[in-house]
Amino acid sequence: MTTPVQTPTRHEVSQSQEDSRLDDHSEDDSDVNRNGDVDRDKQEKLEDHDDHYKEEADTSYSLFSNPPNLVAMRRQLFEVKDEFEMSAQEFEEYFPFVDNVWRKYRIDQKDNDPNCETFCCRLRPSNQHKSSTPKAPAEGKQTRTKRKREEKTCPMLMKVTYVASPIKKVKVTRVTAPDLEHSHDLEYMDHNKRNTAIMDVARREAVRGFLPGSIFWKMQQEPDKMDEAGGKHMKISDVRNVQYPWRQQNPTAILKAHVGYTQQRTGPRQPKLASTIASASAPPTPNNGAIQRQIQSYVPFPLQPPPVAQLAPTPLPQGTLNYPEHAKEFLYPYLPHIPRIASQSRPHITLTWATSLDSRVALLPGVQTAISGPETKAMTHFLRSQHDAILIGVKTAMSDDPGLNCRLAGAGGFGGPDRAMQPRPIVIDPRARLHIHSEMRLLRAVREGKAQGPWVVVGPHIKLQPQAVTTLKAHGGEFLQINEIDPYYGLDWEALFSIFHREGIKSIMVEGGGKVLSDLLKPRYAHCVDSIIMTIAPTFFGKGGVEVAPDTAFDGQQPIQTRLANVKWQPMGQSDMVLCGQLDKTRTQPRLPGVQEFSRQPASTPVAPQHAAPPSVLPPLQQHAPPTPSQGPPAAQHNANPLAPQTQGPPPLQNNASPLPASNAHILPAPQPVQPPRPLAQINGASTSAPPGKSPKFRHYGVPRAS
Ligand SMILES: NC(=O)C1=CN([C@@H]2O[C@H](COP(=O)(O)OP(=O)(O)OC[C@H]3O[C@@H](n4cnc5c(N)ncnc54)[C@H](O)[C@@H]3O)[C@@H](O)[C@H]2O)C=CC1
Ligand SMILES: Nc1nc(O)c(N)c(N[C@@H]2O[C@H](COP(=O)(O)O)[C@@H](O)[C@H]2O)n1
Repeated sequence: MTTPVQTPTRHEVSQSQEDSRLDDHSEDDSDVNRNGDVDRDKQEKLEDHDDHYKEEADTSYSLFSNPPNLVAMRRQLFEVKDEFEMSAQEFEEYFPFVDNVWRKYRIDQKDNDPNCETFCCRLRPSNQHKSSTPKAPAEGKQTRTKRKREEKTCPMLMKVTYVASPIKKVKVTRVTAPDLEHSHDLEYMDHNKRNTAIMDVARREAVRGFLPGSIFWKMQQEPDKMDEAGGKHMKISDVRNVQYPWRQQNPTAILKAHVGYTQQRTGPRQPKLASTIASASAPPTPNNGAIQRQIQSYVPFPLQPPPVAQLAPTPLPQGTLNYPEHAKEFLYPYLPHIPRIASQSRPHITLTWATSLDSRVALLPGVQTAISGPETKAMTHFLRSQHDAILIGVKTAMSDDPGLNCRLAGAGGFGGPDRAMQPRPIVIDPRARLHIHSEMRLLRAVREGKAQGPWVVVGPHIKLQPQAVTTLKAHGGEFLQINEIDPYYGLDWEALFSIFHREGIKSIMVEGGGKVLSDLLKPRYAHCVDSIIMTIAPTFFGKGGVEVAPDTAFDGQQPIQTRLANVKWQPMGQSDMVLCGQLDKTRTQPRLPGVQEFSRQPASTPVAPQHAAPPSVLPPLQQHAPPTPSQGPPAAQHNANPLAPQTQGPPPLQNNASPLPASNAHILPAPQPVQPPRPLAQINGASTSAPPGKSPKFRHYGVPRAS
């Protein structure tokens, strides 16, 4: 029986995208006026309220142009229950949607009818002899590790006969017996292999320079169309693969995002650890680097540098750092943990910086200021090894010319294998002000094999210097053009983090500077932040310094504070204090609760803990008293006097002097005993040790208990 297929006219896709309007944004970068005063407010207004952020390219078009009755047609072409006819044009239109089911079946030359093509199910055991040597990968491609599929076989065959008539037609006939069915359903094939049509949808966007994550997200905006086209099981790695040849041919293209890309993922397609790891064998795209790092940070957690014996025998570069095992433990509760971040739809965010006592990160804008001592500097590099990316604002990049790599022994370029433990540097540069040149430390470190290529995030419609694009790309870096705009100010953090997450970055260490940190500490963004690890040095920089302080926010009439929970204080090195905490997302207090609640306590009642650690997340709080003024070192700025006497107080965590000589840099310092949890110090400086077994009398904010 022959059933003619009725196919209404195909929808037309409206694909329009405005060409980006390109503006020149050259400007004076100075933050200090002629009198040397810091005119920060004026400068902020100038740069953050520009209209060009608000221009967006139109990416509201549909990606799909599915032919009509696609679900029914796919089913019919899958089952081939009865013989049917369709125009040759229709067949050519629908067949790409089922070519993940059928492949051409070679038959003997003598039976070959030029008007007839036979197809067999892809699960039919091949009648061709298969070479036992695997095919060499195409030039420039990595060998792909194919997952072994569940063994299934299927005997189905179909025949397509071209019939010459006024309109060219095809007759589709089942070759196998009428009672023989596929041994599987259509979804099974969709799960195992993507059809050409759905891959073409991705390819069309890929060659327009969109980020793979953005393309995948945009496809998911029309889940019905995606599913009817057979794309239910599509993965972001499919999009990366389809873009790979184009990326090879267009090494300087700038990847961009669709408007709205930052919305939460729809559908059940959350990246799973297993699939992320599987996709690491895909061709090397910029995202793969992040995935490779992700695997590094997933598998051996807590991450241990390779044993000394495995390190390359060549001398380690000068400046190689060590951070001893015994000093890692107190940091673990604040670091990205595999099970937790694997199930999150956003990256783990750690804010980490070094500050003066007056909350300044630099003596003046544009002046790089060493605050951390050698031990806390080594800690920073250990933290870098634990994150997929390090993020800074463009002014930090401009003033510090940082390396933003991990210089611990065992990291790539420091005795370890290729770029191991090296995070991806990310610079937030909405107006592309950073001068990209091959001598900048970020790029020199890449050339020396000591860093990953940096990503520079620019706003929409920014004119990029072709030379900058070429140079960055040549170093494995990328410009990422992001559309999402925070109505108050500039690029939207939540949106950015969501984009990074989908590009494979599962943890980010935000290092600064003042503006970036202050911004993320605002109540409206603090929920994005997981941990804070800050180094406090006993020094004052004054009001002209670069400040970290969020704007005061109000809940109605009441000012609100951004408070930390699960806090630990750890003295380290000669005079630094490390403060670790987690953003307390459950509380916004109008007043300092410690002071208020203490004043309500009866004289003999110990102050109740402010923040009990959630039992499943953290070990019990461990608090360390800072050295008392009588015992501690002089409050000198770090490195001002390297010969200053050691503290007489409780020994803080010490690392070996740094930088280590190249010859012995890879030898870890002998572990020193970690200080046991100590009771707390009184604010007046007189140390009060609680007797063993008794709970401490005061909380860490140091309010003395009334006697
Ligand atoms: N002590 C420490 O640990 C650190 C100190 N620093 C110091 O901080 C200083 C630089 O800090 P700042 O001047 O505050 O600049 P910054 O490094 O925070 O960069 C600010 C710039 O980044 C861009 N930006 C950041 N967030 C944005 C958003 N949401 N939307 C749009 N644009 C955004 C803007 O162009 C803005 O002008 C340097 O002197 C550096 O040495 C930097 C990092 C760490
Ligand atoms: N931990 C820490 N302590 C200080 O005293 C600092 N000044 C900084 N600055 C940050 O580190 C970056 C420099 O990194 P490289 O050593 O060049 O890799 C600088 O740009 C700041 O982000 N950090």
